[in-house]
Amino acid sequence: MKLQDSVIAITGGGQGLGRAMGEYLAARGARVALIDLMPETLDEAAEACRKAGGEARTYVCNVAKEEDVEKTFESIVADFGHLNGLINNAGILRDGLLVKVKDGQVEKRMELSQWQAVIDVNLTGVFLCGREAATQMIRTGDEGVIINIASIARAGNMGQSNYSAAKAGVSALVPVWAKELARYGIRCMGIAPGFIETAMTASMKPEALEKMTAGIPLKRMGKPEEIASAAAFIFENDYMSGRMLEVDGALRL
Ligand SMILES: NC(=O)C1=CN([C@@H]2O[C@H](COP(=O)(O)OP(=O)(O)OC[C@H]3O[C@@H](n4cnc5c(N)ncnc54)[C@H](O)[C@@H]3O)[C@@H](O)[C@H]2O)C=CC1
Ligand SMILES: CC(C)c1ccc(C(=O)O)c(O)c1O
Repeated sequence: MKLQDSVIAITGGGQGLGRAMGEYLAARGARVALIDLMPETLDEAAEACRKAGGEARTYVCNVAKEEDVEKTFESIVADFGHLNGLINNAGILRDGLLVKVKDGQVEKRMELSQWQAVIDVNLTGVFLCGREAATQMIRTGDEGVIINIASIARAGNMGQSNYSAAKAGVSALVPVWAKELARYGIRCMGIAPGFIETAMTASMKPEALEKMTAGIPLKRMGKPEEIASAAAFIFENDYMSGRMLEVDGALRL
């Protein structure tokens, strides 16, 4: 698929990796539909995409809400006339141990609400947006690509029962959708990033950062543009489907 003039929706497009992918793809001629909960960051991100050289529109939407998602994807197709790509990127963290022993007593540490919040956004949100994007791509007769952003934590990371389960889930959806949607000209791929430089990591103490990067074989965190270039590679390579790209500096948890 050529990026030039392709219409690509990006969830969580208001900041972080979503914004970086929007700017990268817009600079290469894509028309981006940025989806996020936060209207202020969405506006800034859209302006950055336009400065990078592409068209950008914004959609305030909670990806965990079916009605929001349906309306958003209908609006995207009404505004742009097509839909060629979706990056399922929106995600949240609510870390915690499963249980902990304190003063000889076992305590439940991960609340059901913590579990459910992450599953709702990181797994159900991906299902809802993937289903809606595929529906619109098939209706408009557009060939398309769906990319699910997972994480190295999909292999199982301590303190992340909720997050690891959701990321393993979105990774499992990749071959399912690749098989089911190939007949409609839709490919599906996943990207599993390792630690990537973000506003959150930029605010960490230097000692903590050093300790974290020491465990990464390439001895540094990834850059948001390195995830964006992986997404562009997937869009442009028409024989890639049903697989995960691991962009993690060779780290294994
Ligand atoms: N930053 C990192 O080192 C890594 C990030 N990832 C994944 O990459 C993705 C992006 O991560 P970051 O950019 O770091 O996160 P971030 O927190 O900077 O950005 C996430 C965006 O998603 C939006 N969002 C959250 N809940 C939403 C909802 N219900 N509906 C719509 N939008 C919602 C937020 O408003 C925010 O703009 C996530 O899926 C994350 O799990 C994976 C591995 C490493
Ligand atoms: C555990 C992995 C590498 C990780 C680290 C940090 C974030 C973040 O700040 O959002 C993630 O989403 C991760 O998956």
